[in-house]
Amino acid sequence: MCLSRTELNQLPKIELHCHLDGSISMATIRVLAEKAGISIPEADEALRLKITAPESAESLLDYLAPFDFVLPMLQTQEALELAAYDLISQAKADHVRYIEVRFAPTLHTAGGLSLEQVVVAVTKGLAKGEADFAVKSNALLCGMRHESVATVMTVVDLFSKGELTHVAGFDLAGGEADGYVSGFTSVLETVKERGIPMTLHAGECGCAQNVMDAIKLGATRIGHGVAIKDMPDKWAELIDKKITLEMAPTSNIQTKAIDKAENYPFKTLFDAGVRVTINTDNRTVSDTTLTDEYVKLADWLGFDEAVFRQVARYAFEASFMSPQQRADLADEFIK
Ligand SMILES: O=c1[nH]cnc2c1ncn2[C@@H]1O[C@H](CO)[C@@H](O)[C@H]1O
Ligand SMILES: [Zn+2]
Repeated sequence: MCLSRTELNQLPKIELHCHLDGSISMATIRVLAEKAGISIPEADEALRLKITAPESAESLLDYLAPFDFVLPMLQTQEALELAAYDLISQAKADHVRYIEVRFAPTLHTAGGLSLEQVVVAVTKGLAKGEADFAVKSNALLCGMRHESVATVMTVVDLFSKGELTHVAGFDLAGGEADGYVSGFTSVLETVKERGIPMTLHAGECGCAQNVMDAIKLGATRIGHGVAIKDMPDKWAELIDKKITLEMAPTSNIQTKAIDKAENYPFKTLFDAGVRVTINTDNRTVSDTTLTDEYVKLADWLGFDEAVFRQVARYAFEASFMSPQQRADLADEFIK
């Protein structure tokens, strides 16, 4: 029997892939714009057009356009803390019990903040959110794929700063070129040597080889990874290595990583035994919630509760939680 929206909403969830800058509610964007002295459209409908992916998006790059609108509002510690807190309140509404919030520290230094100050502000907002909403979280730090290796290394070096807490893993984000991973070999080798957990965006541009390259250089999780549908001969390797795919149905269709719902490879991969998880990617840019993503998959694929519980277990196992966080949540996700 199909689960209702309410039942899907109530299921305990873990979200591994959610961008801070793509997930700020409209109400908070208004507050941040006011604080930054940036004028934005008064009508919600007009503002929505600026902060959501264009319906005409033909590619990942088109999808990323709204980030340019919101980033100027995220250049102070106060703004970053408010944004992180706002995101945790949204996670609460989805019955998310643990979330990994990712962002690129280098995109928040235009107002003079240091990379450390950026991270401190976000994790402060996450901690306040946990205190008020009982949603646990960690931050993931992204290097941007258009940045130089030296710049991305400055992000990797943040993991060695003892004073930062709740910083759980490293990612590479932004526009994706075929074969991009090899350009970051030296950085990724350092990430691996230092024992920093790694999830990399790969396979959003129809380039399945990027997924395999990312795994080879140490990623245990892949952001999206949907292009791997085209390489069924590699699925056994993913299963064997317990690689987890962070899939995001709405985003994957908006970026044209997948052409239409009927071709969404979630069920095929799940049935084959690949560890797939459900994520929003960007709540605001994709105009979605994690409950919406669950509803979509239930509608498209007829999944029952057992499937959603298994998927949440995969997310629990692949998460970059601390031992304490893992112990606190084990009963809810490992039955
Ligand atoms: O689906 C995605 N693929 C690749 N990059 C993305 C995606 N969503 C957001 N970002 C990029 O990650 C940065 C840090 O959060 C955002 O500014 C955006 O440029
Ligand atoms: Zn993403």
